[in-house]
Amino acid sequence: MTSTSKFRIRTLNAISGAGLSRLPDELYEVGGSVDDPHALLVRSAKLHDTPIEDSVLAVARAGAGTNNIPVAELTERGIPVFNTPGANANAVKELVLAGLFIASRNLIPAARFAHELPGDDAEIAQAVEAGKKQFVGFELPGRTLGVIGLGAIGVQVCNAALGLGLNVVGFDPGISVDHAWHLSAEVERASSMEEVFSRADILTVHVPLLEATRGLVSTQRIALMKDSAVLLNFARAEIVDTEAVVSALDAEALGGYVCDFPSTLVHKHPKCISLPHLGASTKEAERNCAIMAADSLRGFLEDGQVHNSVNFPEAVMARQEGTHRLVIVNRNVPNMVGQVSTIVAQHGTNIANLLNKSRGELAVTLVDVESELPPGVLDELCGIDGVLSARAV
Ligand SMILES: NC(=O)C1=CN([C@@H]2O[C@H](COP(=O)(O)OP(=O)(O)OC[C@H]3O[C@@H](n4cnc5c(N)ncnc54)[C@H](O)[C@@H]3O)[C@@H](O)[C@H]2O)C=CC1
Ligand SMILES: O=C(O)C(=O)COP(=O)(O)O
Repeated sequence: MTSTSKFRIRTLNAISGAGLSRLPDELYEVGGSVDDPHALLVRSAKLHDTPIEDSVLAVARAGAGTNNIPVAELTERGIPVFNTPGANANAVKELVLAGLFIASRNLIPAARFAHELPGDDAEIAQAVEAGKKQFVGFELPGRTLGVIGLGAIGVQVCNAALGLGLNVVGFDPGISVDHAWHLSAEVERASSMEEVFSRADILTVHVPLLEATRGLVSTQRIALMKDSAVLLNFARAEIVDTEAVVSALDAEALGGYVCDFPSTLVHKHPKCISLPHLGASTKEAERNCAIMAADSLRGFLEDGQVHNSVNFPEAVMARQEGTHRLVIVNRNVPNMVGQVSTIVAQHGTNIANLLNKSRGELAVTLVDVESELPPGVLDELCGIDGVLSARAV
């Protein structure tokens, strides 16, 4: 980028200033009304129905879930989507623990009762004694917490719950080595999802919203749960069949539902508590997510580096003084590197360093050359069948 042409980033949600300050004014124009953006930076803004301009090179989600982003369509267009793994996991874990206590001690109706007590202090004291028995709760030690999804959040919830004296049984057929490493050995790994549903006194879900997880908490699985069990959902509304939950609550076949997603079905139900999607709303998480997302965008826009992408391969190559970098996004088909190197060689320069990484149908090729190439070379590279984009950075 020259001093007159900056990278333009359009923000579609309020992004923590700590992250925005990673995008220096001399290189970046950032804001909600930026035209022809090179990148979009969002939290939960839904992008499915928003046209994404051809100028967009990358999309970053300052957060974990990318179900608000049309990832498949962007992959097809050769546009990377970044998220911020683990950056808000502690914030969500803390709210899940709050959810446990809210449910086990009936805290929301109890606080509402206390708040609405009429009369003077003596009358209030009397009403407290008369009324508090309706809020008798239960203690956590010795009870079983079931955790579906042992990723960044699930692992932290498991480990914290052990500290509260809960027995913890978890299920995740795809747990990563990194997360497994952090999971306490005291967490029992169930052999099936159904086992977790039937054993849990409290069940919490921490999976992404995918076609495979939509409605994961279904009528059939709720039927396996204890009548007194409490369900916690701080993942996504659509992972739970809310109508099935409400039916089970009404039939006294489920004890309670605490979630982070208000809806007409849950927000008036006496056995449901919903919070306004607060899982990641701490100063610390907002900061962590914004910094990671901004850094990923910088890395890709300025150097073609790919770090923390949900659809692109990890591609990180240090830059060497005096070299010029080409960033090529291509379909993962044979002989791409051969064709790219031939074009570069035809322009009489040597390749100083080259990285080619693939993931699924896509690949990223970073080529550092010893002398600057004429602009026309990018058109030649784009002309290779299977190349989706080529730029010099
Ligand atoms: N309420 C809020 O504000 C927040 C909600 N979230 C939600 O929580 C989700 C999880 O977040 P992280 O733990 O950071 O993600 P993560 O990617 O670290 O972990 C997700 C885990 O779910 C597992 N999984 C996927 N499908 C599964 C299945 N069918 N059964 C069992 N396990 C399955 C994966 O193997 C992975 O280990 C996010 O995708 C997002 O939807 C995340 C952050 C904040
Ligand atoms: O990180 C996630 O997946 C979240 O759900 C957080 O959403 P938010 O950034 O608070 O709108």
